[in-house]
Formats: sequence, structure tokens, C-alpha cells
Amino acid sequence: MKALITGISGFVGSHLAEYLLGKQVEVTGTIRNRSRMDHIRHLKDIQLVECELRDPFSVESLLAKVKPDLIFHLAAQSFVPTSWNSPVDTIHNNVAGQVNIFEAVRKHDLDCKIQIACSSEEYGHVEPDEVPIKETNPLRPLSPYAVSKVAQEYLGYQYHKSYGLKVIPTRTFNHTGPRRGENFVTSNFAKQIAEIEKGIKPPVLMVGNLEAKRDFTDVRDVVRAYWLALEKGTPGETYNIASGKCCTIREMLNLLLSFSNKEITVQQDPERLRPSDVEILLGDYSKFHQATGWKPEIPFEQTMEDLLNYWRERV
Ligand SMILES: Nc1nc2c(ncn2[C@@H]2O[C@H](COP(=O)(O)OP(=O)(O)O[C@H]3O[C@H](CO)[C@@H](O)[C@H](O)[C@@H]3O)[C@@H](O)[C@H]2O)c(=O)[nH]1
Repeated sequence: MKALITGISGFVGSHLAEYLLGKQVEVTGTIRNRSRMDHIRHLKDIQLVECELRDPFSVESLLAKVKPDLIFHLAAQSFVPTSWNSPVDTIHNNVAGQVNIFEAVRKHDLDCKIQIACSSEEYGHVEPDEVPIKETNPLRPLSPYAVSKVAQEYLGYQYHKSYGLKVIPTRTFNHTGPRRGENFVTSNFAKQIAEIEKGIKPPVLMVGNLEAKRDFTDVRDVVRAYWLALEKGTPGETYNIASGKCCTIREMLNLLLSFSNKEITVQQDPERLRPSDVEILLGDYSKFHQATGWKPEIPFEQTMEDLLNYWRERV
């Protein structure tokens, strides 16, 4: 069994590669010449192919050569604030890259299953009586990033209906754990705490909107879900991947702070506030559970402690 992971050098890609190797799957991953390799350097049994997903020729030659049975399409511009600064680049990167994959699969008549990493951000504005969020909830995206994910998902639906591509979109809620990029809130706060503990930074932790509520799952549970999505999910169906619980960003911060014995002051940085922030994401993953038996296993406290320890070893 051959799997292709787009964005293998990223946070989720590196965890997924580890998981698939453990299942004796042959793993090929795409990188770009500017990709950082620190997350995958320890993985000796993977094949790496340089590929610019925005370039149809690059994608076509990749797929003609690899001919995967499974594609996990993770590569994306995935940071919401960047999508306000460069909306066109976000849309182009996320949408065109995926169209190039679909077209290459079609052209070479590849019989593969394709998981596409969509997002709970697609739900965007959620009314208080609309939680927990089911796949049938309305999509009211609040950022260019969220719109790019809606477009990716609808293209998945369209290529499934028009050409029979076996596409399975996963709407994953927030996920974190070791290797999470330092811009994302959990990692950003954990890194600041680790720096304060080492005396590299004054004991003031900078934050944005602490009132937003998010549903966090451990990345190691998420990659297991991606495998099951292709193994047991139905092509053309979308699945929520979530923990079914949510907390405010303030509660998440307080949990991280409880692991440290430093006196730390919290200060809001207006630069960290967004033009519009999704107020609440709380997912219902029962459809995915019914299809695959998946449920999250790693407790949130464990995830956050592992993340803080990850940063303690790196700053
Ligand atoms: N990044 C960041 N976010 C902060 C901060 N302070 C508060 N927040 C709040 O913390 C929440 C989470 O922010 P992020 O970690 O940047 O993630 P996100 O915008 O929810 O998006 C993530 O989850 C999506 C799935 O729901 C993913 O699709 C997306 O790629 C990303 O991983 C947001 O409400 C944000 O306003 C801060 O200093 N930095």
C-alpha cells in the first residue's frame, strides 16, 4: 500500500508519516525547496519529492511517478491571520493546489482514495443554539482561509460527483501537540512560558482574544482519524473530527500556566486581535464515530503538557 502525503514536513504531515510507517505503509511526501526538515529528519523510511502544488506540471509528474493508493492532502496555508494579509495567495495556494491534484488523478486514471484536510473554520459564525456542530450545520466562513477550505470541500464534492473521484473531506476542529507551529495559539503560549522559565523573556505573556471557545484534539488522534477516514469512510461524505468538548482560550492558557511554577502576568496585544474571530467551535463527531469507530483517546491535559515539554527542550 502506497500513500502520498502533501505537506509531509509540516506539523500534521510528520505525525501522519510516523503513524503510516507503523502500519507498514510505503510513504512518499511532497516538500518544497523552502520546507523546513526538522520534523521529518528522524524518518529514514520515507521518500521525499520536491513538488510545487500550484504548478500543474509539477503535480502531474509527481502523481504519474508515485501512483499512490492513498492521498492525504494536508499541504495548505493554514494560519488564519495570514489569510487576511495575503488572501489571494491563501486562496490560490489552497484551492489551485488541490485542483491540480484532482486533475492529475483524473488524467492518469488513478484509482486512489483522497482525504482532504478541510476545517471547522468553515462553520465560522455559529449561533449559541447551533452547538454541538454537526456536518449539517450551515457554513458561514469568517476569514479568507475559511473560504478557501469551503472551496476545497465543494471541489471535492464536485469531482466526486462529476468524475467519481474517491474524495473524503475531513472537517477537523483545532488540533495540537508536539511540533505545532509557533504561530498557533497553544504553541505560541507554551513557547512563551518555556522562554519565561529559561529567563529569555520577561514574565509577561502576550495574548489575543481569550474569550473564543475551541474544541481541541491531539494531533496523534487526528492522524489516526485520517487513516480511518480512508479505510472506512464513504467517498463523497464529509466527517467532523473533534473531541466533542470545548474550552475558552483563557481556560487553555490557565491549564498551561498550571504546569509552570513561574509568576507570569498576562497582557493583551491588540495586534493579535482579528478582524473577525470565530466565537465558538464545538464539534459533534458522532457521524465519524459511527462510520469508523474512532474516538479521541489522548486527554487534553496530556496534550498540553507534552506541548509545553516540547518547547522546554527547544528554547
Ligand atoms: N494564534 C493566536 N491565537 C490567539 C492568540 N490569543 C488568542 N488567540 C485565539 O485563539 C484561537 C485559536 O487560534 P489559532 O491557534 O490561530 O487557531 P484557529 O484560528 O482556531 O485555526 C486553527 O484551527 C482550525 C480548525 O478549527 C484550522 O483549520 C486552522 O488551520 C488552525 O489550525 C482564536 O480564537 C484566536 O483569536 C494568540 O496570541 N495567537
